[in-house]
Amino acid sequence: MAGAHRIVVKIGSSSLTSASGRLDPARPAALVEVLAGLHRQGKSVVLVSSGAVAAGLAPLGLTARPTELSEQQAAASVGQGLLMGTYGAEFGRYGIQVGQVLLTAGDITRRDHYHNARRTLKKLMLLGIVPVVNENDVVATHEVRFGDNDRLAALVAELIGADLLVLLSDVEALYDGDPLAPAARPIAEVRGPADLAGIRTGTPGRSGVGTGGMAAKVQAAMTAASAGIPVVLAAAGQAARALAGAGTGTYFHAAPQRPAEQLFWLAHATAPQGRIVLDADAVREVREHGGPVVWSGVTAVEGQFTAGDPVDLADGAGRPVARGLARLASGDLIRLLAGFPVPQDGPAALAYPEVVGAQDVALFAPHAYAGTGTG
Ligand SMILES: Nc1ncnc2c1ncn2[C@@H]1O[C@H](COP(=O)(O)OP(=O)(O)O)[C@@H](O)[C@H]1O
Ligand SMILES: N[C@@H](CCC(=O)OP(=O)(O)O)C(=O)O
Repeated sequence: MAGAHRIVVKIGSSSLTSASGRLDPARPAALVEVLAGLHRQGKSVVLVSSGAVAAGLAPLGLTARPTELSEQQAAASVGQGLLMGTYGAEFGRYGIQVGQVLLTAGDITRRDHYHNARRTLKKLMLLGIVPVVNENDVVATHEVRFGDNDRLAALVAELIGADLLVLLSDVEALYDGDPLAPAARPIAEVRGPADLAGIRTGTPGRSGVGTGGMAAKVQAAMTAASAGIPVVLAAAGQAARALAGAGTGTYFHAAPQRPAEQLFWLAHATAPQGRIVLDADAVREVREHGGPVVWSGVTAVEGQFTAGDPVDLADGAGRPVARGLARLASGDLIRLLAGFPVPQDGPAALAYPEVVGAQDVALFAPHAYAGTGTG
């Protein structure tokens, strides 16, 4: 860990707020002191910070995180500015500039935008500026959003080729159950999905301002680890120790090999536009050889997608096995399956038996983690 050079640090709302749920300026200040130390050592740091909604509560006269979307957006609009003001001032004390990077889900799920975001982040790092990333909550809706900043942090870590992801929260580590239960035990290391068997992860903690909960953190940690990036999950107050590799928190070992970037993006960053259901032989072909999927192995087509869209490849029970890029639009595929003749002037791909090419298939891990809501 001490040898990591490109580091993504994510801090949750619960670690930036006081007991009343309001932004507590002392907390970002403490984190910035640690990150400035890394910057001084010549390391590149990207900060993914939640807290926009929490920071907007007091100015809007709210006492708790609003449930209505437009109110959340209004709070985020006010709070994000305050948050950046705080980070700008705190990093400024160490002579470090910050750059605000607000991302929407489409900036990651669309391939061209993905490259665009990468270019900007890399340029900022090259200039010695610390990018401060958050979801663009002002325009994010329930349907179109990352879901939580833990996932966003894992995607950003892959995007910039990080060699360490640190997830900071208000809890010291991943526990095998509700951390407040007397019998709960911290987990020091996770080497793979088997180490997560039986672990119970609940929804957000008692702060009332977090959104994803521990399940989101574990999912994000496994996503980053599968991309070859080690992850430390620790308490925000232990950030310095966690970054120094002092053995605090939970360490998620990275997969030995980084998957091809395009396949990681496909599996973790895209949103499926539909589903292609496969027969048993086709499922085996995908699982054992990674495809291709030929149209004779397709039993059903669900949703509406166009050629080039990401789709889930499912088995007969509807379980997603992999994600792939469809070569045909759903309408053309349905016509092909119904035995209609291939139109002479139709897309060239119609004459081709592959529905998804082998180079466009990203397999899902059988089980990411055994998280179940405990509240
Ligand atoms: N198995 C578990 N191990 C650790 N924390 C857990 C677990 N299950 C639920 N939690 C809760 O998850 C909370 C952290 O999630 P959240 O409130 O979303 O934090 P953040 O704002 O940092 O993203 C902790 O405060 C803890 O109460
Ligand atoms: N983007 C939102 C936070 C979303 C989120 O994931 O929050 P958290 O669970 O505290 O990391 C905000 O800035 O308020």
